[in-house]
Amino acid sequence: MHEDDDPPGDPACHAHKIIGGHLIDEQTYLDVRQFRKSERERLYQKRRQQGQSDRQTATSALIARLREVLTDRQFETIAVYWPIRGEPDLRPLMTELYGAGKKVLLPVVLERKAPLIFRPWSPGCEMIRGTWNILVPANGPPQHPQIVIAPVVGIDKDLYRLGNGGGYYDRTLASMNAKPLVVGVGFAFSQIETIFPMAWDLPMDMAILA
Ligand SMILES: Nc1nc2c(c(=O)[nH]1)N(C=O)[C@@H](CNc1ccc(C(=O)N[C@@H](CCC(=O)O)C(=O)O)cc1)CN2
Ligand SMILES: Nc1ncnc2c1ncn2[C@@H]1O[C@H](COP(=O)(O)OP(=O)(O)OP(=O)(O)O)[C@@H](O)[C@H]1O
Repeated sequence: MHEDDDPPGDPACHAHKIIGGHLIDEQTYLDVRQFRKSERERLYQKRRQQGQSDRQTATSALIARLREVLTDRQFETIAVYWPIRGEPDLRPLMTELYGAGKKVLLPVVLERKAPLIFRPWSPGCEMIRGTWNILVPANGPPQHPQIVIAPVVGIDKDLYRLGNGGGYYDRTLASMNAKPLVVGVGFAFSQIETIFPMAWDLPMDMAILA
């Protein structure tokens, strides 16, 4: 047999990656990554174009809808997020939930490319800057959220989430035995047709857009 019959660079010899235990075709991976990157840029731009008063109106509507969804649900722990990059600011709701006796948690990147941990937050608690300069509670024991409110950059018709590109929520949910209820929140323009879901992507349970 001639070595030239199947040169190592031949496109027919499919290269693969293992992501979260899934075998992924390398070219598909690269194509999807490129698509998501440009889609994120487009959606960040939409956020920047959104006026202050539109954002406030939409955020109030989001909070009202979230309040409805959370009312009557049995839960003690809920993960929210500290807003960055024009994400809906749910801090008033966090304060409200805390006042109602819920344990409000915030995500913390302890280690790159690892699952997030969730630390308890309370109004005025000590916060420090973590990965991406995001403020996180300075200390407190990691806790398991029963509900996760996840900010979306984009969300598709099957409730797959396009986030900031770190893969953190997917990694975190994949690592949990008891799956929380995951509620994606964002602005109406975040609705997209598809994120081209890959084997590692986990759909959310519910979306609230305004
Ligand atoms: N408010 C808020 N907090 C949050 C999140 C969020 O989306 N919103 N996260 C939701 O997950 C986690 C942080 N997410 C992060 C996502 C990406 C990178 C990051 O380093 N991105 C690379 C690009 C990644 C790539 O393309 O490979 C970079 O900017 O260089 C860091 C943190 C936890 N806290
Ligand atoms: N369960 C997982 N295990 C290992 N790596 C993962 C997992 N999920 C995602 N990744 C890695 O993270 C990268 C980014 O994933 P993806 O595009 O889904 O990010 P995202 O959901 O937008 O980000 P984030 O959740 O941080 O906002 C993927 O290309 C993949 O390499």
